Amino acid sequence: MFDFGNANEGQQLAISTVDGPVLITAGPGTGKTFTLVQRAIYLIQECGVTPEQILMATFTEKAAKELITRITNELADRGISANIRNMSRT
Ligand SMILES: Nc1ncnc2c1ncn2[C@@H]1O[C@H](COP(=O)(O)OP(=O)(O)OP(=O)(O)O)[C@@H](O)[C@H]1O
Repeated sequence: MFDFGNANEGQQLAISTVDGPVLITAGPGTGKTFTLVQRAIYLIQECGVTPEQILMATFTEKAAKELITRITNELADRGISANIRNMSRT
């Protein structure tokens, strides 16, 4: 059973809906990044998707680094080792 942590009902739905696209709209600081990170973890842990099969795009280097940190930490907490890389525009 996947550990959704603090995720609320809507977040849990966004995290675990893997059959087709999901659009998340929410205000600042409401947990969009949290939900996105958990969604990646869910795909890896529950759906057999490898980290190499997941591409995440964001607008700034800072946001990309934040995502990498959060995903790496979350995977480590769950005992999963993976190489998460940044593919930035140079
Ligand atoms: N359901 C929840 N219960 C408690 N805390 C939560 C929940 N969802 C997210 N959080 C926490 O709220 C904080 C803000 O979440 P997050 O950074 O994901 O928001 P965001 O919408 O991506 O923010 P921003 O608009 O600034 O990019 C984080 O500390 C996150 O762990």
